[in-house]
Amino acid sequence: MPAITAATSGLTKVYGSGDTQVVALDQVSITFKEGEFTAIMGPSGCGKSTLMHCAAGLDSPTSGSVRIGTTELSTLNDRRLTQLRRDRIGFIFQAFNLLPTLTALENITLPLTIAGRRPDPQWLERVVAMVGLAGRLGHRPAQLSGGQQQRVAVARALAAQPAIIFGDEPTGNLDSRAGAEVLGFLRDSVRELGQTVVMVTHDPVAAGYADRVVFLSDGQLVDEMTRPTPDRVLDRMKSLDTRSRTS
Ligand SMILES: Nc1ncnc2c1ncn2[C@@H]1O[C@H](COP(=O)(O)OP(=O)(O)OP(=O)(O)O)[C@@H](O)[C@H]1O
Repeated sequence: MPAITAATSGLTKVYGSGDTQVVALDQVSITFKEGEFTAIMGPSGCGKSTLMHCAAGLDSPTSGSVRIGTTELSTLNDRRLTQLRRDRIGFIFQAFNLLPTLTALENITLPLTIAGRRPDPQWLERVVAMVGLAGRLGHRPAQLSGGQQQRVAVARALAAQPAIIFGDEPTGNLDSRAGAEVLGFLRDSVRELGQTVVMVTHDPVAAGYADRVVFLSDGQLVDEMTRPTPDRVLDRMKSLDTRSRTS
């Protein structure tokens, strides 16, 4: 049985109060297993980003629990939480978030540099080769295409050998070819490196790269699909859209 890399239990997030109160997540319990690629999908506003942010320790739940490995996040003070995010979690966002003055290689190793850690040269070489950046490590972000910049962000997320990588619409700013490449690299990182990946996406094609898709609707986990195909994901999304419009 693969180990559980991250899990939420009864995770609830309420924004605001009184008339403006929004229940963004309502008792969400989910596990992410080691070496598994999960896509989170659901209609706009259903709570996907909130789930990712709470699971990754970027936002705190109103109630319920989140753990990464065996660490319960609510037991950590801010400093330890920052440390845990830095050491155990990789992030990939829709905006590439690279530092313009640094080269590709410096961007990739920046989180390690900040943590005062030396990159493992063999691992770094493997990651750089996997995302096909070996010839471009000296380039600055402005000299790279959007797809190449996102590959730098993928390599940066992988560089510290994190327990888990969270992606929030990682292909949202890319054309379909560059998006397919980045998704292929995420897939490879799961298959070849045993990485655990969780990705929020709107795109059934992107979700088709995952091992499983979990569906949220109105802040609740409503369905799950293993070995997804874009067609099956699209069908399920259509029924969720109808459901949320008629509820
Ligand atoms: N900081 C906030 N303050 C108040 N409400 C918020 C806040 N962040 C999110 N919400 C609300 O919580 C709900 C869930 O938002 P969330 O961004 O998680 O949804 P999503 O599924 O990621 O949406 P999308 O697909 O449109 O990006 C929405 O109703 C949103 O308006």
